[in-house]
Amino acid sequence: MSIAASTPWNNLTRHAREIAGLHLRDLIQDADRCRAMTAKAEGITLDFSRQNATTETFQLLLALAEEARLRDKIRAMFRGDRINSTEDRAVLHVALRAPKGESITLDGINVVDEVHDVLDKIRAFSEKVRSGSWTGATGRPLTDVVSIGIGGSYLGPEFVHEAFRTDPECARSAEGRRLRFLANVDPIDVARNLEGLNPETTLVVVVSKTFTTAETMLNAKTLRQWLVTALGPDSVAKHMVAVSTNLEAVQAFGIDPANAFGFWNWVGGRYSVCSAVGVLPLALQYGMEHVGHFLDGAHAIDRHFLDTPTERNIPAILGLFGVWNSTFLGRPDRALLPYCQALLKLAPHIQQVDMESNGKRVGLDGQPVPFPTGEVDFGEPGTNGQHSFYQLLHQGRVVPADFIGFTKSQRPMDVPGEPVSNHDELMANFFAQPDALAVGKTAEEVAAEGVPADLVPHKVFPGNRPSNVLLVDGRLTPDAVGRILAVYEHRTAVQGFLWGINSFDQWGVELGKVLAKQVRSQLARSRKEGAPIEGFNPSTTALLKTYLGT
Ligand SMILES: O=P(O)(O)OC[C@H]1O[C@H](O)[C@H](O)[C@@H](O)[C@@H]1O
Repeated sequence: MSIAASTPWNNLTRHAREIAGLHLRDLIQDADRCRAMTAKAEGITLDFSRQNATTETFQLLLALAEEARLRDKIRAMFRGDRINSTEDRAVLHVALRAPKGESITLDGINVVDEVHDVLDKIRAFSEKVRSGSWTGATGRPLTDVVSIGIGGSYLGPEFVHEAFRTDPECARSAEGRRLRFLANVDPIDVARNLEGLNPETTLVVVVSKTFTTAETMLNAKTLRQWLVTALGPDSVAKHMVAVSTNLEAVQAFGIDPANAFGFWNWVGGRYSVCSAVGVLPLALQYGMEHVGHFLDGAHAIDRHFLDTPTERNIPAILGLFGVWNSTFLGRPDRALLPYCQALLKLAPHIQQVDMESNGKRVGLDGQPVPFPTGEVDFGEPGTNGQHSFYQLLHQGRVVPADFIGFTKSQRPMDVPGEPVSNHDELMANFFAQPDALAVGKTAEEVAAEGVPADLVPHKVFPGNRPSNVLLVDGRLTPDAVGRILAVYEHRTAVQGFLWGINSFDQWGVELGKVLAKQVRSQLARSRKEGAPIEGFNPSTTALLKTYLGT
């Protein structure tokens, strides 16, 4: 039976109509409601009192979680059940950050031991590179790293790199080193990456779970050629290493298996940043100690997620209100608004985590789900977003938003004579925006300010726009990066569990790849043999003719 036919679901549908007339302007005045709609754990305060919801809504959502057997599904994931049923795989990214000595058994093997074997190998290798004892083909230390990968083999590592970059301790550890990411198959991305790099001092890390992704393979060949042209064919052994689950393909490419760092098919690409995918490039740049704190932070949220009852469980609450907003209130979008410049790549990363996971049309049973799943995630750091798309958030469509802020800055600054510190200035905006969205401004209030009657409607803010506020204790440390990552990974899983879909496959990206193959072989034949364009619809045929100039 679809969850949409259950009593808790129907109760929520009815309840959404019943409370449609309530306004956040009034709801947020209730101190008891505010207390009931705040959760604190692992240094994170989640205030969800600005949701279009009452405490009864929350209770009804908790009943939905019961109906969907949310706690059982979370336990099944942590246990290593093959919950990715369409690929017959376990979903065990939580094992990637489990401490040494813990045990998660899959097919008779303790995967935590395997994880730590790879972490130890990364520690040893990254220390050799960082200390200069591992040198390039001409005997020079390798100070620069280009990490080649796309999708899950890129977005998470770049997000964490950007988040670490301005942390004072991480910055000290990274002195004299550079880390870059080459993702797009666009040759412009190659050119940008290689700007100012010397092959003699560059290490290339090829990151690909499958080691078959077209973009990554072409970029890997492109950089192999760059190295070989400058340093000769033997340089590959010193200048190229790989991260993959497909170690045979790594070897076939010409990378020494001793310089390959493995992971496993129970790690989804978009959940792989805590595997060698993220750990290797990050350890090369910052050293293993900082990366260890990041893994510990993610693990702390894993424990919280597994052990805490739903009503106090931060990822679960975020997921429940995600479903409330998108499915019951019909709001298909969601903004991620970190008031922290170092989180500038949070939204692009969570975009993949969430949209690739939950953009599905059928349930686990293969039947079309009778409601839309997934949301359109986007975002920018505040305050930049305020001067860009917030206009629409305030007076256009209703877009549920998450505001993420910190009690301290990575880089505290004070300008003499200014009323507040630079971080307080940032945070003044952080606290103001959720209320502006929730409370709005009525026509009477606008008129009372002496605004001419014809301008009044233009200056009205309807308010009643929902948001979550996540306030993190302290500054954005590696540990906090890990906690934020895990909160959002698990939010996505919660929504998939509630909807009854498989959040861990991604068949929807395949069709485009197949069609690209057909275009690729047409381009090769037309360019090399002058072959006519065949087998495409009239529109694509005409476009290809224009492209080829034929
Ligand atoms: O790591 P790779 O095997 O190269 O895959 C890279 C990416 O490509 C695929 O198309 C998937 O949609 C992503 O989930 C994946 O992260």
